Amino acid sequence: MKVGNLVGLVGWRGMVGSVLMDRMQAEGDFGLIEPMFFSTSNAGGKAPAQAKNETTLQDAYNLDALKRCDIILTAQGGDYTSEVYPKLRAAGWNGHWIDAASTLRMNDDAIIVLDPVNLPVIKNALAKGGKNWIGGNCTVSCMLMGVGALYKAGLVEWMTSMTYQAASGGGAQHMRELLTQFGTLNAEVRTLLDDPKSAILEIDRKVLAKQQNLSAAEIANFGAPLGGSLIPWIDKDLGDGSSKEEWKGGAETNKILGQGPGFGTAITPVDGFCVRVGAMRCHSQALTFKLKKDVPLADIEAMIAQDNEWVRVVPNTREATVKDLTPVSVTGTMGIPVGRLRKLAMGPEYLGAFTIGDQLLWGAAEPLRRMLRILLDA
Ligand SMILES: NC(=O)C1=CN([C@@H]2O[C@H](COP(=O)(O)OP(=O)(O)OC[C@H]3O[C@@H](n4cnc5c(N)ncnc54)[C@H](OP(=O)(O)O)[C@@H]3O)[C@@H](O)[C@H]2O)C=CC1
Ligand SMILES: N[C@@H](CC(=O)OP(=O)(O)O)C(=O)O
Repeated sequence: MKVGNLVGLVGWRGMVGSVLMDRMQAEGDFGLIEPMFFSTSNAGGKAPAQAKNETTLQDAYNLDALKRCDIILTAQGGDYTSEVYPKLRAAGWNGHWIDAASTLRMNDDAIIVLDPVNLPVIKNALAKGGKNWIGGNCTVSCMLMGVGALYKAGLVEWMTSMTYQAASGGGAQHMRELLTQFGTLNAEVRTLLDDPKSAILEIDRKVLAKQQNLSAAEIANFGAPLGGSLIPWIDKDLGDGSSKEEWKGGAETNKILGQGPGFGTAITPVDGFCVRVGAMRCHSQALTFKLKKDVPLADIEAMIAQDNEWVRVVPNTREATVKDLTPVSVTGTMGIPVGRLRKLAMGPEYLGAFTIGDQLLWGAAEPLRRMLRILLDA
């Protein structure tokens, strides 16, 4: 049955929501829908310029208003989903729920959407009446956009992922905190930096003293200094030595690919360490694969390069790497570079790779926007 086009937008002015709105605007999505804008803080206010007939902001907690929507697209966050989603379904709403938050991701009736990688999984669920479409963890989505080809070809025996995750993964306040820390550290040694004859160890000592004595307010979001440092733990402590972000790597990768016990197949082990670094909004990952067989590097490069229109193989040279395989070169783009591809010293089945993605684009907003289009085209 054709899906209606009254689309409720919740969380549209947040960081993920703003990137989503920009992408929807750029791709002409608003021409296909009747948007209804919701707010948790300003019901009755003026809806943004993309509004058509519904020019007033609706209360995002008003079930009757939400129930009018054929599709609800939310980037408001997990607390909102936990509060509203069960009540809405209990009230009999049978529309499509598209969500950036992780809350519903692992539910049996939810599909993690990343259509360039798992369109068959999405189509299959849609045909069976699926109604819950959840964006994947940013690190997982960016990784699969880069090296999904190797999984699709059934080549991966296992994979480890060592991540270098940007401040934006924590939200806007985390980005501000990182920049404030950089500013504080710079200010601490500015006069010494201005003097080319000053001793670098003196600068280093002063920076370290400042880092170790940042006030509670200066580390309120990360809980530790990040500027000039790193934090090798992201998300909750699962109590078994791993972080929740690390757990998502394996659980979500397999679910996106439609494999594991729920699908009657074996899982592919995926594990590693997730590390917060002082990048702004690109997540980077160093990957190690154990392949099921020795595949020539040129074939692997061709497979990856042909997988989708956004991935591109960066030649494994110093010059190309420092130019095209950095968060600074990728931020704000839809491109997913994969570089440093080489066979590792452990043997011909061991492949190394490094990949980067903008965690607000492919890592958050874009899979949701594309799912909206899939529903509208269904
Ligand atoms: N940050 C990330 O990297 C990722 C986040 N997500 C998911 O998306 C959710 C939203 O994340 P994110 O966009 O970072 O959250 P934000 O904090 O930027 O926005 C969330 C909501 O906060 C309200 N808000 C309050 N003050 C402001 C302000 N000054 N500017 C803008 N909005 C404000 C808005 O709601 P209102 O208009 O109703 O007041 C907004 O929709 C997360 O909780 C997570 O579940 C998913 C993947 C990645
Ligand atoms: N946890 C990610 C961001 C995020 O929102 O992840 P998730 O959508 O899985 O909660 C990070 O901090 O980089």
